[in-house]
Amino acid sequence: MATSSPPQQFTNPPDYSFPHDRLRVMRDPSKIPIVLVACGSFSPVTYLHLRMFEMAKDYVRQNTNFEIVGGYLSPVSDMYKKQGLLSAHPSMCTIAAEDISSAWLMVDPWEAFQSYQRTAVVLDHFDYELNTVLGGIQTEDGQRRNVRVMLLAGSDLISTMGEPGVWSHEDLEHILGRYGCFIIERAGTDIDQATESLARWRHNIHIISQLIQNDVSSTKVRLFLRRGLSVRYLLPSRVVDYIDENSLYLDEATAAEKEKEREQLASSSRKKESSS
Ligand SMILES: Nc1ncnc2c1ncn2[C@@H]1O[C@H](COP(=O)(O)OP(=O)(O)OP(=O)(O)O)[C@@H](O)[C@H]1O
Ligand SMILES: NC(=O)c1ccc[n+]([C@@H]2O[C@H](COP(=O)(O)O)[C@@H](O)[C@H]2O)c1
Repeated sequence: MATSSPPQQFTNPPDYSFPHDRLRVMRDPSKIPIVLVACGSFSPVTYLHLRMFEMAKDYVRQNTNFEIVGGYLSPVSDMYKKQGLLSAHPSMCTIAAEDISSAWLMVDPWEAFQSYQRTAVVLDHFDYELNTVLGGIQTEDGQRRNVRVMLLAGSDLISTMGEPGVWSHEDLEHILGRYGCFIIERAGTDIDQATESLARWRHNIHIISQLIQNDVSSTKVRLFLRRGLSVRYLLPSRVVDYIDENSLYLDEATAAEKEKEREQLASSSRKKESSS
């Protein structure tokens, strides 16, 4: 279980305040309160990014002794050099969270508005804000309890944890050993293969099957936008409007982006062929 003491001092971006208005009061004192944190580019944020939280909610209720008291999207910093991406993702994520009027989903801009921060450090930041600064979450009898931070990610992200040089062993120990994670199955990634090298943290890794297969990705949305195709109903309406109004994602793709699109489209058609 995560403790409340952070391993380092955190520097906040100017005018930053930690969003906590949608943190819920804990209802069942016999459970372990948790907060879910999804890290990513969210460029742009899709309904599947938001669905991850709902899938986790159902899984948690049916299979665990946890109680979710909040969820956060943490958009990565612009300094995370990923080809073809845009700045200002936090505003799109905030628009998305408002549009779906979720009672428990929030967007934390801490990561976005500063230099790149590793995911282990991002989880420490949440642990620090929730448990040290806020003093934990509120229970129905007016007490405060420490809350456990857990990573929420798709299986494609988790599969990178087995790739050499992407994550340090210390960070994996920190993320999976100390905090733990929920993994949403994603088309194109073999979940057994993705978690093979993470077996020592199996007790802290919860795998959530996608009962309705859906391989919407930000890469495909960007491709559609560049080709002038509609993306409505793949993203919250107000995010679609924001993209239209600001003429986003219309630039020609870089070579790396084109390669990624090609891979994703090939993987989707392989999947379609194997299921027919
Ligand atoms: N369709 C999906 N199913 C399951 N997980 C998803 C899905 N789309 C995104 N995710 C997860 O959401 C998190 C944030 O992802 P990210 O912002 O990289 O989105 P993405 O759609 O994978 O973007 P890109 O196509 O630009 O790589 C990651 O953990 C990713 O695995
Ligand atoms: N070592 C690390 O902490 C590490 C490595 C790879 C990706 N990530 C994070 O995963 C998220 C998604 O990254 P990609 O979009 O590259 O899959 C980002 O928030 C990124 O910061 C963290």
